[in-house]
Amino acid sequence: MLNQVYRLVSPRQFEVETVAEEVDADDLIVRPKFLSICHADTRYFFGQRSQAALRAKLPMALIHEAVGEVVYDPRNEYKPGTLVAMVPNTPVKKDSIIQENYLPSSRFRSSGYDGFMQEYVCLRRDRAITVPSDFDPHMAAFIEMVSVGVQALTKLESTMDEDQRVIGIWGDGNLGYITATLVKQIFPDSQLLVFGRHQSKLDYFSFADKTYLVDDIPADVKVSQALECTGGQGSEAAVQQIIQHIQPMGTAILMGVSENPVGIDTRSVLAEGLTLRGVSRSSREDFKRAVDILSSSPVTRERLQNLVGYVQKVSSIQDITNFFDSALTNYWGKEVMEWDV
Ligand SMILES: NC(=O)C1=CN([C@@H]2O[C@H](COP(=O)(O)OP(=O)(O)OC[C@H]3O[C@@H](n4cnc5c(N)ncnc54)[C@H](OP(=O)(O)O)[C@@H]3O)[C@@H](O)[C@H]2O)C=CC1
Ligand SMILES: O=C(CO)[C@H](O)[C@H](O)COP(=O)(O)O
Ligand SMILES: [Zn+2]
Repeated sequence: MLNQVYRLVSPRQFEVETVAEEVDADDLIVRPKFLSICHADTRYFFGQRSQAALRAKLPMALIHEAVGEVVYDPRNEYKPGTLVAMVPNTPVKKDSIIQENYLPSSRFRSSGYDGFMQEYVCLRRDRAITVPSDFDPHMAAFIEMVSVGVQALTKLESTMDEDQRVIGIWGDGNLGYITATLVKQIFPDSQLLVFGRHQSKLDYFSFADKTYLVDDIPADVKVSQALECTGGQGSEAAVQQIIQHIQPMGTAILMGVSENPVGIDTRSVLAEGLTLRGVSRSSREDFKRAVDILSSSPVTRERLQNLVGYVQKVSSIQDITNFFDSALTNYWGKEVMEWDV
């Protein structure tokens, strides 16, 4: 099959390449429909990674948050037109200990492998998750980010001590908001505290028990467990505040991506017996749990609807470039492309 792949060849420069794809019985052919931008994509688009990283990764199709319609299934198990969420991580090896999203051999689309900005995606069939018909497709476009929140809270469940009284989230943006909605489902009896830098963003977290501006946290505020959802230069201050406000023997899940090393007050980590656990990407199981949680919780789907920030049809490379540029000034919510290229 000849396929048009829209690759970022250098910062802000997309080009279309014709690629010959081998399709076998284990694959599906999916037409991307709605694609959602992640900060990982904008770091490549704006050249906000080291020259070495850009040289290693580009050219590459961006986007790893997307839903699409099945157009061809060699096994006829999927009806044409079925909307599926596409799992960007493709494991090529199995490991009895290391999960698929941490296996170095796994292929993650839009990080060394072509992402979903393609005319058609040749998708291994175990990488497709059917989207229930009562899901809004614009919200469904970022199910991948919801699956990362599931991965984080699943790891918290398996790492934390018994203290479930107070869950703290640092980060008042997309990832913090998604993770906060999931905390209400996975830890329904816990108090949810959210710590952010913008009151106008914290106001969206109406379902949290309390929100705090990070420059105005009372010294006696304590959380049992914490999740860092900031990234960039904000991570260092967030981790430091988590260390200051977490109970001894608490667990902090680290999710924010920084291009530079982050300083950590290890003396306090030792003294308080803290656990820091890094979480990245997600697995098919996380996607399935994310869809199950959303299916059983209309209120969570409604909350996530608040994160659909900006939807725009794109029909040309210029439209795509303009869309990515607009992401720079988009203040709240996810940017979703209606893929018409
Ligand atoms: N681990 C994974 O697999 C994944 C990681 N990520 C990463 O997570 C990070 C967040 O992504 P996303 O939510 O989309 O980004 P957003 O920019 O939407 O949200 C981050 C928010 O955190 C705020 N912030 C910055 N510093 C602090 C602080 N010290 N305490 C509290 N809040 C702070 C930011 O404010 P301001 O803008 O003023 O700095 C911003 O409002 C990124 O690095 C992204 O790459 C995303 C998806 C998956
Ligand atoms: O956003 C993410 C997952 O949803 C990850 O942070 C992203 O995949 C990291 O990739 P890279 O190392 O290329 O920045
Ligand atoms: Zn991402």
